[in-house]
Amino acid sequence: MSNEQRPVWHKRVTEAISADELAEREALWVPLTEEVRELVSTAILSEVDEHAVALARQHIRAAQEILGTKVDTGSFGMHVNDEGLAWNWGNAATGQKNAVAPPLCQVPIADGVRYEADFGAGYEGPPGCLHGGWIALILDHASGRAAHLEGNGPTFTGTLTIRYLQPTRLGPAVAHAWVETRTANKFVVRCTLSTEDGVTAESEGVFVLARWARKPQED
Ligand SMILES: CCCCCCCC(=O)SCCNC(=O)CCNC(=O)[C@H](O)C(C)(C)COP(=O)(O)OP(=O)(O)OC[C@H]1O[C@@H](n2cnc3c(N)ncnc32)[C@H](O)[C@@H]1OP(=O)(O)O
Repeated sequence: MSNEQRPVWHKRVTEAISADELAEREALWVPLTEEVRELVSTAILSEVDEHAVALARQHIRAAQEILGTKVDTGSFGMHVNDEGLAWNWGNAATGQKNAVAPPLCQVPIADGVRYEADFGAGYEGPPGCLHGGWIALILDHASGRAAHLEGNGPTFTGTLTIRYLQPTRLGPAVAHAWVETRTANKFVVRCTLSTEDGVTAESEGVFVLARWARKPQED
């Protein structure tokens, strides 16, 4: 894919960094992401008094000032090195630097893609249950990932149809996505989300390898 083909919104940053250095950088930032995510959950559930809230806000502002002394602008985008590594750590579903992203953990399986997560207070919709918007994001991302692996390129959600079968209780959940059928540039992907109650939501989606990302012979 050439830069000329890439749309203007596709932020891409090339970095001179080795795989080992990247792993070190990941080990530096992931704990911060986890702590910020924990902070969100604690803030929701905390019942401390006004003095403790004021003190916590001071510390949070101080942390923000420290992190803000050197920042990029806009979004994280897609970073790449010349060894073919690519990392999009701002991604809203799985970005290593994105505490807003749910704590999805990809588990290798032979048939498609599996993500596991333990959803806490920050993901609540109906009382005690996972918000339907988060369910859509998880189904969308797992399906997109399954298409991406099979298509070996960036597949975009064209259409996603979801059936919410029963409330998804907060706690451990598993998403499983697999490609049902495919043509050269189009993938029909099915996905389920399950908890200890069984399958709580299922989806069928059409994922398309975008025209601008195809090799000439694939168009
Ligand atoms: C590893 C990371 C996983 C990430 C997963 C996350 C997925 C996301 O959230 S992506 C963000 C949400 N989606 C978007 O923003 C997509 C916006 N739409 C687009 O960019 C384009 O319309 C796009 C890419 C879907 C299709 O455009 P284009 O590449 O021009 O497709 P085009 O060549 O016309 O069509 C190719 C095939 O797809 C079909 N198709 C096109 N659009 C759609 C659609 N919306 N729904 C269903 N089928 C479609 C066409 O009918 C055609 O089928 P066939 O080959 O059988 O004739």
